[in-house]
Amino acid sequence: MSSSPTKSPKDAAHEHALLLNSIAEGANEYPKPEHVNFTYGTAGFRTLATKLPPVLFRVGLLAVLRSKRLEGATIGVMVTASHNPEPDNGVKLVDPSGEMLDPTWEAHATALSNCPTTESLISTFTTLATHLRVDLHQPANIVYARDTRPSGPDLIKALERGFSVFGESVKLNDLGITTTPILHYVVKATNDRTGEYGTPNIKGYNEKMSKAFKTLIGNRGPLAPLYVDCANGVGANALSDFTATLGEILPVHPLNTATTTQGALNHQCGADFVKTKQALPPSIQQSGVLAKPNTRACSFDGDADRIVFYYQHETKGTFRLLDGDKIAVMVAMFLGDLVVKAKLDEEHKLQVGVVQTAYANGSSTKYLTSRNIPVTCVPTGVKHLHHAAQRYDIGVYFEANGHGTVLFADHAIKALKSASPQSPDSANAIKNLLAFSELINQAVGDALSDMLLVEAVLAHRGWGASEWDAGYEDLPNRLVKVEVPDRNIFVAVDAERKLQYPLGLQDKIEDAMKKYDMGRSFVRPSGTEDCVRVYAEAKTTTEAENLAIAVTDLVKMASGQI
Ligand SMILES: CC(=O)N[C@H]1[C@@H](OP(=O)(O)O)O[C@H](CO)[C@@H](O)[C@@H]1O
Ligand SMILES: [Mg+2]
Repeated sequence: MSSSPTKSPKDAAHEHALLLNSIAEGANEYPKPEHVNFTYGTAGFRTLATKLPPVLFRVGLLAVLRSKRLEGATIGVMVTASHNPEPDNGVKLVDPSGEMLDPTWEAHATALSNCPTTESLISTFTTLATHLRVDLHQPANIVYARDTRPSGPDLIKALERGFSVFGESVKLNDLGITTTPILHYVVKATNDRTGEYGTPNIKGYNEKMSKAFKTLIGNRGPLAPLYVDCANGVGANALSDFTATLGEILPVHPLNTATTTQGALNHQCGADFVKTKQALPPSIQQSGVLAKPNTRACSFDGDADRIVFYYQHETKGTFRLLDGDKIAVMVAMFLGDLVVKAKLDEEHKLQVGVVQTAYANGSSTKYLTSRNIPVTCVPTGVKHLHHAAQRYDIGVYFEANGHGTVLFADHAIKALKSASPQSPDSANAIKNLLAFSELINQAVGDALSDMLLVEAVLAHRGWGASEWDAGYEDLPNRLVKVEVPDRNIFVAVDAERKLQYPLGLQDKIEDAMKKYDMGRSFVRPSGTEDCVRVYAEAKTTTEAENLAIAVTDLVKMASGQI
């Protein structure tokens, strides 16, 4: 820690003692419960909300440390447990670029949260500040928000208590109740000194997207009606604010908007429900709104950073899912076509690539590679996808569950802005590519922005849901959650497509795969829940199910359960 040049060493020491004293007072109000071990995982801290107040207090301290370390750059804090049940909650930090917290700081978050006593918290805080070379005299800037969970206000209070120990050196921007992607947007826009990314508030977010969407739709609107399941969460508020800005071009019908009804959040609705059950939310089934052929609906998750689409088969009336893979494929193909039409000169040629995880349906990967679209497979977790997508000129990334976005590299934007179009067609393609780069959230997956992205592509293609769906047929698949005594004995490698440990298990999984036509299966320990996940796909539903059962048995055997 270096001290400010204007202060005498004695004053600085006194100030430091006051700070530690203030931390101690706060820590005493939020003691860590015994026998609980907190981990900052893929999605930050996430568990039963009642356990979280001491974690929020400590996250408050860490957010300020991170901002001070980065000379006052704005850090984001989001209080949400996304698609989890309503009694859960969580918290995650957002770095100045709008991306997830730098992974090296995840361990610091875990360390602070697990300090058992006030004394150990003070000592860990001091060690961190010293080792990380944080100048505590620097200012700090924090933007924070929460989803609609009833536990939110108490957790925000604990978080603010953490901020308050630093007194007036911390400037706060409380966004109140909003979506995770809006928080990421505001962080990114606040730190963008050029002001080009957008105005750093919710209104700025709505205006930016609305302008880009209007440019893309042109005189193609009004579009066909779209039913939006808001999971009874914060997406309902964001959607109603946005549609007020957008006007008539997209007739949106919000469903499951009961944000204040106890127990309603994510219950029998939302993106995770639809993806895992591969079925309509019962409320939508009963309402009959999808009975009219080709009517599209989509579901957000609880903090509106995931989206999946669906419709009912025209003649059979069966449920058809258009998940993250279907979105990635359609968007990558469309942007690829626009790049060709843009006819940029040789040195500015742009490549569109796709990033997936092992959970991507095998048919989607095959479809893309057979059309010469490069595909990268990375481990589960948005940060892995995001970083891999940054390596393409235009990187499309989606998890199968509907979390994803499209990243435009700075040099790609520059090339598009400085291109001299060879024809009205190429000028139009360039204009549209730039409008897509404005429409799509460049910080993180965003249900609202992705919804508009899909609608804009469908409008340009002149497609309905069934034309979109026609590209490829998903292989039937199963995802099984297996509870095991110790998931740490399972170690996955090769972008989680293979198991290195327990020794010998991978060979057995591969033997099982060989028994089924187009069989593919893999096993990995979950990063967010205490379980192991088994994924299986094969040519028919029965084969996929049988492969999943066989591999589940192998997992149980390897962990001594059968
Ligand atoms: C199969 C699956 O959907 N896994 C999810 C889930 O991770 P697990 O590590 O599988 O628990 O939660 C992550 C965070 O939300 C999300 O990124 C990921 O896609
Ligand atoms: Mg989410």
